Amino acid sequence: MKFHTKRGRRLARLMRARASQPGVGDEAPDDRLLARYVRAAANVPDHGGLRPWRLVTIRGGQREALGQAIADASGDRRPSTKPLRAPLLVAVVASLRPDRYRKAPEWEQLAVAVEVAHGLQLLLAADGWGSMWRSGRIVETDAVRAFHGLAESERLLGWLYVGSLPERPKTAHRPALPDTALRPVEDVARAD
Ligand SMILES: Cc1cc2nc3c(=O)[nH]c(=O)nc-3n(C[C@H](O)[C@H](O)[C@H](O)COP(=O)(O)O)c2cc1C
Repeated sequence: MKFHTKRGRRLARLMRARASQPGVGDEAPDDRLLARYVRAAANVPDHGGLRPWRLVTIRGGQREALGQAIADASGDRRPSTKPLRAPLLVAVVASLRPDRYRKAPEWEQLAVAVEVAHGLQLLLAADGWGSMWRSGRIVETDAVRAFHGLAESERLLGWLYVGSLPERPKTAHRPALPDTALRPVEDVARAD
């Protein structure tokens, strides 16, 4: 069966072409353009409309300050140079609402923040930027949490490292999906 529309086919092509770019160049979308991307990426399924997320941009010398926070958290004497790998880091924060867990449990709220980050990465890729989502245990440390001004109920889910596409961008390579990825329920339901 064919796609219904050309638009659908085009979107599928864009989605399939997305690839994380471990190395990016020195340019990055400015605040205005980024805000436009975020307005689009923010249109996600969100149980209860809680918007349980926020994004924090880190540019220029603030990346060095983050490197210092990472060093403080790791007990290193020198600042981490990892944040310098891209001109723009977009920290993804889940602003969880424990008071709403009865309606939208924690995992649903985390899912919303992840949807936004994924949409943003897709849009960045579609508009010709490179990005890569990076995280690690460091996101749970006091120094790094404080750097992003996290409240107690918030969780840092890592950073999108954003910059211009490298000369030779990484292309999407994904093994074919296994048969189990999409099956009719009558093939999977257990009798018990
Ligand atoms: C929440 C999250 C955190 C990640 N953290 C890291 C990381 O710290 N280091 C890393 O090399 N890849 C990390 N990845 C994986 C990369 O972002 C990327 O998906 C991976 O390199 C595969 O490339 P692809 O997206 O082109 O398939 C993370 C992915 C997610 C979703």
